[in-house]
Amino acid sequence: MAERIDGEPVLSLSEVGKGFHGTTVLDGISLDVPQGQFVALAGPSGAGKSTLLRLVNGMHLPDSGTVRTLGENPAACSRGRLRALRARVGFVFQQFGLVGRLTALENVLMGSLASLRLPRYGVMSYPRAVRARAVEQLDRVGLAELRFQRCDTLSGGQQQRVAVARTLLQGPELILADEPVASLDPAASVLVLDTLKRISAEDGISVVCSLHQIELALATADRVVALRGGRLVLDEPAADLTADRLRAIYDPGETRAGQAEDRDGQADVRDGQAGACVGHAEARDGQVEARDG
Ligand SMILES: Nc1ncnc2c1ncn2[C@@H]1O[C@H](COP(=O)(O)OP(=O)(O)OP(=O)(O)O)[C@@H](O)[C@H]1O
Repeated sequence: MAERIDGEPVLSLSEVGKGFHGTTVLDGISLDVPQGQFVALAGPSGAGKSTLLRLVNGMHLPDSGTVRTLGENPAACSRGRLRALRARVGFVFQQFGLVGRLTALENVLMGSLASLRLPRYGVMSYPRAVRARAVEQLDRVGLAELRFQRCDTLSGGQQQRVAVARTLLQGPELILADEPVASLDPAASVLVLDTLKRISAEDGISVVCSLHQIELALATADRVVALRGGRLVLDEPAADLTADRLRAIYDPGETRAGQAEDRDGQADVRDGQAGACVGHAEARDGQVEARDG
């Protein structure tokens, strides 16, 4: 297992391109994420946000350019190494990915399965130390008291926090969150994002989180990266951005202007990005995501 060398970004994309069935979805994306940074990934529907997140943990492989995640190039990993890499990368989904008929604690315990290897049935089949850590993670997301409650009886916001606790039990060095609050009400959205942000700060875990809610992105993230039409069009500290500027990314008029710019060969905002190596990876598309839960 390759280790990240000191100071190396947790995540580094260099001139990454990806398409499906002849249609370009991501084009020339370069992005470095240092340890502990909370990055909001914004952009209109279809801009390529989910595709980018999937490239990071090797669910998709780039057609051009290089992805380095925690010091590894997913495209160059054997199956075993890719599995090991994915164990170091937590993934939080919009739809939680929990087993509804199981309790919160049982769902969190599933976050340890990659390291335990053997299948487990019921809470008591997990080692005592793992059970203690699972309760600890539930406590961190404010749900220790509900640990014996079935997940399908929890609110959406509570379920998403269970999903975060499950990811934490995995001991991730990087968390990818794909629209984690898209199906939650505003209050629950704030609570989930605040929880993720606090844990990112406490544990020094980088988070890359796709979000449509402009105000939430600005309030939560250290940095906002926006995609439009598969291009990286904005990359700035959240503190330097206004809601209006970010909202403009979603404006169809802006999209047309952006496309015109692109045709002129003028790359948009790509500050602070590394551009070292360019590699090539075979496509291994169509890989499903639920494995990482
Ligand atoms: N496995 C796939 N096969 C074919 N096309 C795909 C595949 N995955 C994504 N796409 C296409 O790539 C484009 C970008 O999709 P993606 O899900 O990355 O966008 P997004 O920015 O996350 O959108 P949303 O905000 O709606 O989730 C879309 O046109 C989508 O249909």
